[in-house]
Amino acid sequence: MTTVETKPAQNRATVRREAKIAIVGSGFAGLGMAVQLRQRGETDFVVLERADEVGGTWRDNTYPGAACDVQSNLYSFSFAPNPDWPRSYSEQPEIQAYLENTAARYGVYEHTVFGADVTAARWDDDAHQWIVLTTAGEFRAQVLISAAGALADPTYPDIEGLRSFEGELMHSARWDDAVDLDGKRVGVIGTGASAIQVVPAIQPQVESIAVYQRTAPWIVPRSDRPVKRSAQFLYRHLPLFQKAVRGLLYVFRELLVVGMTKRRRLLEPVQKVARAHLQRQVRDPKLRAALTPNFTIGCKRILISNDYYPAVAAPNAELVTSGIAEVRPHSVVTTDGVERPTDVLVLATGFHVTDLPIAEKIRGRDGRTLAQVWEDGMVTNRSTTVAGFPNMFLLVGPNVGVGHTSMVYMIESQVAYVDQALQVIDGEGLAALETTPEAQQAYRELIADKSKGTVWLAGGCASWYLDKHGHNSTLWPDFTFRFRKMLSAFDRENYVGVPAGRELEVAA
Ligand SMILES: Cc1cc2nc3c(=O)[nH]c(=O)nc-3n(C[C@H](O)[C@H](O)[C@H](O)COP(=O)(O)OP(=O)(O)OC[C@H]3O[C@@H](n4cnc5c(N)ncnc54)[C@H](O)[C@@H]3O)c2cc1C
Repeated sequence: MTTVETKPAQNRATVRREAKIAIVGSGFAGLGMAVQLRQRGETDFVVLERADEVGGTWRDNTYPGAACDVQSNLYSFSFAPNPDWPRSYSEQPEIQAYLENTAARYGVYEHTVFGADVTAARWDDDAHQWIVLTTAGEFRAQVLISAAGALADPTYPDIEGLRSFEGELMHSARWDDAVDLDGKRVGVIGTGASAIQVVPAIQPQVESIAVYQRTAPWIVPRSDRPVKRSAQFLYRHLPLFQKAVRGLLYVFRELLVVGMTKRRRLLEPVQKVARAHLQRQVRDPKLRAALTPNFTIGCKRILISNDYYPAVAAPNAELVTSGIAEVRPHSVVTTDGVERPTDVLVLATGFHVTDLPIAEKIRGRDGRTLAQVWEDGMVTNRSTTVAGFPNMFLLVGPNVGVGHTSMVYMIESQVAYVDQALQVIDGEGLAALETTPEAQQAYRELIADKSKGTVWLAGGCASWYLDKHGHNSTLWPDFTFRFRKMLSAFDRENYVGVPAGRELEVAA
């Protein structure tokens, strides 16, 4: 049996190249899954991570100002509360440290192979195994769990001349600390969640900053503050207190769902708060008008910031609303003919969300990739399994996204579901377990039904929540507790199991 060494010296170990379970990715989802397996006593698994550290989103997004926009007490694992969060909304370094700490504490490092970029995964129907090709060699596993992230691969805009730019060019999710911004003329393309964090963080340092805006986002105040020592003391000594705070935050954030999915008029007070925030922070009526969104709040992700508007209104900043016509070696030219000399260009242009790169790499029973199967839209059973892809599970797959509350809640719901499925495979001695097309169709209808009338479809915006057909294939369109409830008991009736030594008989 061949083996491969895991990396960090403190947990050096050897991982078998043939394991029962292969997990792709070590962000919140991959880590959560690995910890669940360890806690159940399952150690026959490997985590394949293309980078050289765990953390996913929080390892990769190191741009100045990067922080979570859901309070840390909620945006953390339920099994690993952290009494030491320094602020209510922690910054990237603290979240990354928390994830590394969790990986070390729960023994995940010794299962993780870094530098293992999964380039292809193919189901071998004879051996009932996944053959996983990576840049660190081949792995085989009975079960493949993809935790490759929905916001893991940056998108680069298709702008004429972008490649000819001779200044410093970087995506916000691939920040280069070596780039000196002092006294530079900077352009930031995009005004989404990352842009509104990075713009105020760098604006005081640069000579000038041009923010290229296609659509203005709705922004509400951010109630961020340092966590008092007394609160940290209570969290440390009374874990139930921290749990109660977490519960309250959860309930408060869930209430937003009512407005987004059922009673859009309930979003009006939120929109009023956002409008008042803009009015308070931006005096210039022309700039204010340019910063006012033209869609209902909630249609796109609601952003939180206290310093974005002041940064854009600063004397060295300019909000550019004309489209970008082309990028030249040392400037950006807009459709109104204005050319702005630029030393550094920051692309805060988001991620491949509805066209997940991992979907192009995983091939099912009939040799087609997930991307090919999903040509007409991403379909799954309960956001987690796909007909034709035996023993494969997707964490943070289609319709798991939540714009208003913590993704970790959704991840933990899915992890518990997948773990039940794994126990069914073991308990029934199955070689393979595969969901049915009927279950998938029923789930598709459920999502379509729940999405009807939601602000994401009816709010008058074009958001990355919707796929190229205009379908909601990213967000869970209901209360998150209903998602958890749906996944709390494994729906064995929606699966076909193949006893070891037999062929799978499933309708195509
Ligand atoms: C800047 C930013 C801020 C955010 N803030 C919040 C927030 O406040 N609250 C919230 O709920 N959510 C937030 N999110 C969403 C966030 O992505 C999720 O909360 C969560 O971190 C996702 O975890 P994940 O494990 O699913 O994916 P990721 O964290 O993206 O991890 C995926 C991992 O898979 C690896 N990988 C991908 N492809 C391969 C491959 N082919 N082979 C091997 N490894 C691979 C990646 O390297 C990565 O380590 C934010 C996202 C961003 C980008």
